[in-house]
Amino acid sequence: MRHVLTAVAIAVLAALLALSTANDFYLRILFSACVYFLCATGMNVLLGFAGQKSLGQAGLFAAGAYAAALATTSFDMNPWAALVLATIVSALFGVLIAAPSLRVKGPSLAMVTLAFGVVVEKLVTEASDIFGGAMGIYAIKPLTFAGQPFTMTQWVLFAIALSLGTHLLIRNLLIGRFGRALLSVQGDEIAASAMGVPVLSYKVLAFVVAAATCGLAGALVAQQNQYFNSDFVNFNLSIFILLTVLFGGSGSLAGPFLGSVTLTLLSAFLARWSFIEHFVNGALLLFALYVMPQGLAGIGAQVLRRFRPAKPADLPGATAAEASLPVRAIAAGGTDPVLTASHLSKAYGGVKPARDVSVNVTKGHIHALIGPNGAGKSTFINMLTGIVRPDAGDIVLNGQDLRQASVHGICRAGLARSFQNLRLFRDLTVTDNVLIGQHSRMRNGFLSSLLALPLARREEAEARRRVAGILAFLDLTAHAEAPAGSLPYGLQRRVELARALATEPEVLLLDEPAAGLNPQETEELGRLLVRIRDQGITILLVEHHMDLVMAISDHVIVLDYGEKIAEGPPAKVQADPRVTAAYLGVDEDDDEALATQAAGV
Ligand SMILES: Nc1ncnc2c1ncn2[C@@H]1O[C@H](COP(=O)(O)OP(=O)(O)OP(=O)(O)O)[C@@H](O)[C@H]1O
Repeated sequence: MRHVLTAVAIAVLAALLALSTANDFYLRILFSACVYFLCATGMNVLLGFAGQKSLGQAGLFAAGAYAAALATTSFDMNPWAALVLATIVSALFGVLIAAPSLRVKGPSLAMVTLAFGVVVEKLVTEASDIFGGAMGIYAIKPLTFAGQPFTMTQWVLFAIALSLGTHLLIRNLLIGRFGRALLSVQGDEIAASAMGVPVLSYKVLAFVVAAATCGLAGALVAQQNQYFNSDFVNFNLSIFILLTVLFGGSGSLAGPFLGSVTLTLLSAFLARWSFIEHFVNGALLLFALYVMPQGLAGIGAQVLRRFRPAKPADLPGATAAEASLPVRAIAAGGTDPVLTASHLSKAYGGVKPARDVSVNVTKGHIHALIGPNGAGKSTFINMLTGIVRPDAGDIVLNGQDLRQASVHGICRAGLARSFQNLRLFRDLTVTDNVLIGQHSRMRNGFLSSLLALPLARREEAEARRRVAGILAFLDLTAHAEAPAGSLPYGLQRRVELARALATEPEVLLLDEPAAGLNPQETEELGRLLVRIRDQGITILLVEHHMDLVMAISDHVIVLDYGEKIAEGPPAKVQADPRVTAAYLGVDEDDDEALATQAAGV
């Protein structure tokens, strides 16, 4: 609430400022700050939250501006309708520019978006029949109030209201399920999708939001100027928008405001020495990247922390939360075996980590998948969770065929996992990591989140309550607000377990959960896994710690060179000569050797 009040107070102050002056220069500065703020707000969603770099925002700005220009001049459209249309058109361009992001990342993506900007720039310059080229389009209809075109003061007031509205809507989106999902995409795409986040859709969404706000800003400029030409559309604009976000503080809700106000004022100040403006912007970009990667907002947060030390765990009800695991309704019914993998095969050239492997996972049991290094255990888990596609075979969970399902779809269906090498969202708090696990269990969609409807607020509160219960169950409450990456290794493993449990899995797949743990931590893990099993969650774990495997498993499956060589109760498997042979590399026929080694598996 404090954030909303602050935002409203700033907007009111800006409005009073606009009302108190008739000076066109000052009014234009205020208007420009709002225009850049709109661009930066969307760009912050894309860059700061989804982690996608775009150097083509000028193209989207142009899409909005030309859409409004052409709609009102060539098609005589109502200027208000044209503003809405321009936003929609640029959002559609956002889908277009998002397409490459589904295939390329990082610098390659930046290059592709840069190319988009260049293509638009060339198009509007060369196709002068449509876009007017350097001559531009005149007589664009401005917005009107009571039948009269906006005065400059009205333009500023409208831009302030639009900025405030956009900020509050996007904030609604970012502080909940959608914001966390976008951050998870930035953190680790594989982990995000394994936790039920549809990564590609979220990337497209981020591009669309950034494109819509940029196009809206472009349309505002075109309609306010009543003129727009190709000179507006250049690489410097794309860089300026990027700089606004980075300088203000990428990933911070206050960043776009701080960046747009500072840089608009600076650019107004430098206007009389226009030859150094680009040089200063370039220098600021380098400065922002190297010296203050968190931008002005980061510096502000540091200062605030100094005066107002962070409270310990301020998770709602964290201290009082009752230890509990959310278990999905289906767990009460369902089939037995709950998970069936039939005849799974996978080959990488000559290496065959899975050869016709079939496994039945019995409901409510702990299963261990063991085998020497390189036996194909991780590949098996990766095939079950859709990260690796099997060449042949079927995977069925509770009667549902998962072979063609997406990674996030498999998580939604009830298979959750941890990773052999930790894949936490290291910069996010423990609570946020675990809340991302709840993503696929929450029912609030885009609109209810954007508008902060009661459903979205209820779902958020419910998810937080569940997460508090999970953290208490795993004895993590004291670390709820710590960044996950700052915790000791053993605790990080437990956070990954908590995150997987938050997806409310039918079957929990754990890839070497005891790796890197000391003997005491391994023992604690064993007890914890039994408690989880006792809550009705089926477990399949890949493990090398034989003491742990033998102590807690109901059923052990042994792989060697991609083949299942044995399975059964732990004692039976332990005594199986083929297992000993696989582990010790001794000749299967050497009975004497096998007999002496069997007990030590
Ligand atoms: N993407 C890949 N491309 C080529 N070979 C692969 C790939 N993934 C796995 N392999 C090979 O498949 C075999 C099985 O690997 P996998 O990681 O599944 O074994 P593992 O039983 O989990 O081993 P460890 O216990 O050491 O983790 C190994 O020989 C590995 O090199």
